[in-house]
Amino acid sequence: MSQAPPTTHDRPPAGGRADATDGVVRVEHLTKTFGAGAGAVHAVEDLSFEVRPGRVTGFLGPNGAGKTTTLRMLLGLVAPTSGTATVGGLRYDQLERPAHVVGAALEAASFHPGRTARDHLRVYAPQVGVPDSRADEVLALVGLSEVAKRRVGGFSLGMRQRLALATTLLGDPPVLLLDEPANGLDPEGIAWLRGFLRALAREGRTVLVSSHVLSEVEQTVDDVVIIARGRLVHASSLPDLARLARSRVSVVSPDGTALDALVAAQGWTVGSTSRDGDATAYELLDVAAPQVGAAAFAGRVELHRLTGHDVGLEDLFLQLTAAPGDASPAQDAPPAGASYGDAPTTHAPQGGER
Ligand SMILES: Nc1ncnc2c1ncn2[C@@H]1O[C@H](COP(=O)(O)OP(=O)(O)OP(=O)(O)O)[C@@H](O)[C@H]1O
Repeated sequence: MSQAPPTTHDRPPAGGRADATDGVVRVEHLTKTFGAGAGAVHAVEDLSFEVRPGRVTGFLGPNGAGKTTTLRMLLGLVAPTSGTATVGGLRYDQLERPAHVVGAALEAASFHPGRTARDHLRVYAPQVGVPDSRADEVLALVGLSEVAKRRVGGFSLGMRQRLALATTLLGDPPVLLLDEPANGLDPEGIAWLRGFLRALAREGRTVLVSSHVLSEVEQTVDDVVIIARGRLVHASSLPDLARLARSRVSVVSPDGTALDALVAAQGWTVGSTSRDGDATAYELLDVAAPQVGAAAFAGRVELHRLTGHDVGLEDLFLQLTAAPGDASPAQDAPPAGASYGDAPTTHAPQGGER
């Protein structure tokens, strides 16, 4: 991770605290097309979502989905083709003291290998408008105090990630935008990062963390914004997403009337039903195949098919982000955007620039 904002956009120190901001990150009809004509790349297309303070939000999508481009537009590093990306209602270039509003760490680390961790931060401190002593404060926050005087060239990837985080925190910003911060971390590093991000959110900060793997952030995030091919495919709280990943059973009986009675008597949740003459097929939710089989056997209901499916969160994520026509590893999962429960699913808007 390298830190984007302090280098090019900061104004001289002005004193006082951060710009007034409600900490809401808002992306509205954001579109970015690189190039033109046949070779144009539609990196982001008509993307809208909101990220709230006091929560960790996972910004998820497969490689090339448009996550980094979106973050770069939020940071004023890439100009949108159309639409807006704002923090607290302001574009990045409208922020008076951006490093006191948004801390960002993008892409792979790039530190001067000969500098110590403390010196690295002291180079940025004046640009952010904070005293040198802030360097030691942020090193302590990320647990690097003991290596403050060591050269960054000898740092492990995990230590570099911590140093990148420390840099984003120099200006004590209420909003953090972190691009794949868990990349390359070992399990211990991931556990540390998880606790750290959760603590930042508990302080009331807005924390947006991108990842191409849901499982990597599953235990960290409160909300998810999932994109694929530049478009929104789902935005909700994590529990609402998890509700879509329910266990399901497909069952078919040649005696539809008997199966109807059994389903009603058992009170199973019905996902869908289809009929073909006397035969009836049910898709049942939140029930396991052995349970259905046992009840059918006890009720003397003849079955011609009984199949159970456990749709895990990761399977659901792959299903939601699969390209149309892709063989999905979760073929029996609900189709992208389908709501088998009451989870609020945001559909990618159709149309837009192409
Ligand atoms: N400067 C650029 N010029 C041309 N195409 C670009 C540029 N930046 C990004 N792209 C393309 O835009 C698309 C989205 O890329 P982006 O890096 O935003 O995706 P991502 O979701 O961050 O992927 P990853 O997880 O691999 O980082 C990709 O097809 C990428 O090749």
